Amino acid sequence: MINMTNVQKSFEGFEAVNGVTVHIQKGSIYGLLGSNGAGKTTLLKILAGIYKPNSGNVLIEEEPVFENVKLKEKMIFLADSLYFYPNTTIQQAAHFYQSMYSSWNENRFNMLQNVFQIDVTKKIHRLSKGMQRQVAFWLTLSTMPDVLILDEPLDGLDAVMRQKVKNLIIQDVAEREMTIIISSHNLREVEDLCDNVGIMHGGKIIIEKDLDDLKSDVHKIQVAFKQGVPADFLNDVPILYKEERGSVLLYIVRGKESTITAQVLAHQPAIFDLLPLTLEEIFIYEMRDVGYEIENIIV
Ligand SMILES: Nc1ncnc2c1ncn2[C@@H]1O[C@H](COP(=O)(O)OP(=O)(O)OP(=O)(O)O)[C@@H](O)[C@H]1O
Repeated sequence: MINMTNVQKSFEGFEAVNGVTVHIQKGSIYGLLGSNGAGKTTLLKILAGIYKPNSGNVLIEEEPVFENVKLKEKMIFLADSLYFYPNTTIQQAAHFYQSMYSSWNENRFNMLQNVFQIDVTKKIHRLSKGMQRQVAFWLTLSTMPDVLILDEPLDGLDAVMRQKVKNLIIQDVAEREMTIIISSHNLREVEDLCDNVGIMHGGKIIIEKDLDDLKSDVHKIQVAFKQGVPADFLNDVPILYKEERGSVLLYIVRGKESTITAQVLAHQPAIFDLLPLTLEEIFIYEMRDVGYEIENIIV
């Protein structure tokens, strides 16, 4: 559904996005992760048709995005910092959205008032930061978008409201195959929501995978031997991290659980544990692999 091929974008000679290729299926939730300054917002703005890439193709349903008014009616980009016209009430903003988006659904707007429970005659810029974000989701979800692009979307929402908004967007994905691209530093949230993730660093996608595959591809092992570590131990397994804690060795390794287990057991260890990693741990080790690291991160 969404095909970005070899996309490149420079600002005054600086390559913010450097040859990115991403394919996203209709009805999926794609998590865009990455270090600060990796190029995530720039990539999302290119996808939303706000920035024109210097080179590469950005297609949604086979159509180019940039300056495509028809396509833009079906997608919404919710930026990390919101802007509303001063003195505009929720009701006035709703009328504005209604005039902009032919798919505006008034019934849904009225129904969502039960969720957000904010008086529609209130001026948006006088509301709290979190309430403004609620209004942004309220208006966005009432336009019934096919593609929802979210940049740090849940920041500022309280825990109950976060869950309500997550439920609403998951419902739209399940019921009408809305496609979501979400950039967030909250990896716990991404882990809950997304089915695919891409990790960006230095303007490039360094890893892109189905989340379940990614999680089943990286493991933490703890192992100890009675008579020292065998010379050829884990020679054939990509090691992302290694640390010695007394006689116990801790490894973060890439590969299938069955392959790793077989390799370790072949050396008859005295202690052996294989544990799954959280997305946050995977992120840290993958970033370390590309030279972006913190010390003593093993837990
Ligand atoms: N309009 C702009 N003009 C010049 N440089 C820019 C512009 N927008 C982004 N950049 C630069 O491009 C790089 C990528 O920025 P971007 O905002 O896309 O990163 P990000 O991955 O969203 O970062 P963060 O997680 O910190 O929000 C940064 O070095 C930034 O300074």
